[in-house]
Amino acid sequence: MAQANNSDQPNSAKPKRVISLKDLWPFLRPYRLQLAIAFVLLSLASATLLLVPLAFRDLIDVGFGNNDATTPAININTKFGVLFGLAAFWALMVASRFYVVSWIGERVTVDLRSGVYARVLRQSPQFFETLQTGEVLSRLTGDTTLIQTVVGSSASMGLRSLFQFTGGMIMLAVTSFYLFSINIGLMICLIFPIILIGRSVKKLSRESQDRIADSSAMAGEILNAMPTVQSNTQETREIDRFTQSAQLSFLAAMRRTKVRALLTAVIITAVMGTIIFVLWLGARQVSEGIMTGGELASFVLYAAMVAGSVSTIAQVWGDIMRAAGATERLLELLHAETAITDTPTPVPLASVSQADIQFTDVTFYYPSRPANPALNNVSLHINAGETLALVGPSGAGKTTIFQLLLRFYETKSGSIAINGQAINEISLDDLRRLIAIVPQDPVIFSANVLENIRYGQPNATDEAVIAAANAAQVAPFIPQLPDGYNTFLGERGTRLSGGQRQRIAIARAILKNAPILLLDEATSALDAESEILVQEGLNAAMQNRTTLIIAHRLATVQKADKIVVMENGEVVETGDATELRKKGGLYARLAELQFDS
Ligand SMILES: Nc1ncnc2c1ncn2[C@@H]1O[C@H](COP(=O)(O)OP(=O)(O)OP(=O)(O)O)[C@@H](O)[C@H]1O
Repeated sequence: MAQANNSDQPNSAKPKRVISLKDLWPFLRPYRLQLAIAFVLLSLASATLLLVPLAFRDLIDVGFGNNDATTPAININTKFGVLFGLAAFWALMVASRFYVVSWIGERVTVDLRSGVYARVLRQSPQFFETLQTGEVLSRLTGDTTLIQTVVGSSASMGLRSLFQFTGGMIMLAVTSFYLFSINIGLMICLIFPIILIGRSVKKLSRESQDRIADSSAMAGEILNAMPTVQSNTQETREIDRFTQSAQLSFLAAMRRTKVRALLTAVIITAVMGTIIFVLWLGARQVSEGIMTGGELASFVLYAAMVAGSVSTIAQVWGDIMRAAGATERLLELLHAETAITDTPTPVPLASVSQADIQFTDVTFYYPSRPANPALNNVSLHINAGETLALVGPSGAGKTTIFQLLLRFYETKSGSIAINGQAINEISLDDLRRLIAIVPQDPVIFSANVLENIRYGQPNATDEAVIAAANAAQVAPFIPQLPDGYNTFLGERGTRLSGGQRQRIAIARAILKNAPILLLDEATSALDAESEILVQEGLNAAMQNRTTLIIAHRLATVQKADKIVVMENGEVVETGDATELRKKGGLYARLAELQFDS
């Protein structure tokens, strides 16, 4: 049950692509103008800040250093006035940059989320067999938030520090080249350990995000299965499992934090050591009269600025490495190739009002079961407007027929054609528009009744929706709902009975008005009245449509124009109910066992 390595599965077959933050560029590109504005604001703010130590130097050397009582007070006032002006301008630049950069961060995150979501929604079912929904959600929220931090703040902090660092270095060189040379020598020694430790932060960060995603995936699965968990009294075990998984993510986060803590310690010690050492040299120079006090003061301010910027850069580097880990995980989703692709030259359908379906020698293996065919040389034909019932024991391959017709999977050999047109030559959208489906356990969305019925036809008028609801026998239970058709049905339609959910699904299929209807009859017993209502709904849905039914009820089977009996992925008998009964084969046995009881 443990999903520890789940996150590695989608890509496990492919060699790992080297992904870096530059893959984010396509998401930043549309905002080049905003980036340029942020850059200008950043440059202005940094340049202003670099002027401050100069103002201090003058204050000390000309203002305080000069004890001449004749120094006009106005001069000092002006200098302080200028200093305040600089500070105010700096504040304005910093605030504007903060605004613009945060805007870019938020925008890019939203785009990234939508991009990944759009990609995920187009994946074939095979993709979701290996990647849990909780995992996808964790990537969509957690990882994008990390990237937002980097794009929306760290990157600009880093860039500002880089500016400060460069400007500060130049000013240091100008102020005292001797002290500067010593400073730079020491700095170079610092860069390498920072880069090395930063790399391991990236690796550990990915690991930590993976563990968080594992917990989300587990919680997602369990929250979706609460009735099963509670009826089996497994709450304690599930809580333990989650706690263990959360503990693993804690440990992974701590491994990352340890390395970052080490990084911080290395940087602070090195930077402070450098400052103190250079200060010591400077102090000696002042006492020897080589430097003025003001020069040393401005040198110290520049050195502090450079040191501060180095420590920010180190911190930002850690963030960037974390975000690179997150980007990697997101881009895996963004670059995920779907197993089912649209043909580049789709053929338009000859007729979309009726459909004749032909399966010819179809053999198919589920990707996760390459050894056993789920369908073996299956051929079947349904004339336009006819009803074909699929009958057979559990695991015979009935649902697989539906999956292949909807092109959720690709056949291994043989062909499936609608109106003589192979389905892989039609566009996926065209194909799926031809098919309405009523599944065994229909999905009800957290919306009202009208919206739920309208799901496949979002533009349908209320009148059309209500007409479909009438035909599908939804109307009789509407008065029982508090707000009639506007009643909110709750997450996964938990506020409806099984029979009511089915009738909504039937109404949805009727409204879609597709020429093909796929019907997976519910095996669960409905009470007699519901059964009759559902059946009436189905009869309405089947009218003038080519219908394929996975049949579990005698009434349905008997009404079918043709029955195909399947076993172990093969068609074993074909005929109508009377013929097959007479034959005394699998159908006759199943009919005796299932339908007559
Ligand atoms: N996604 C999947 N991956 C791998 N194997 C699958 C998958 N779905 C179904 N199978 C296998 O394929 C075979 C046919 O399954 P299918 O769902 O078509 O049977 P069925 O006739 O519809 O059964 P039931 O009446 O119980 O729904 C079964 O052995 C099943 O275990």
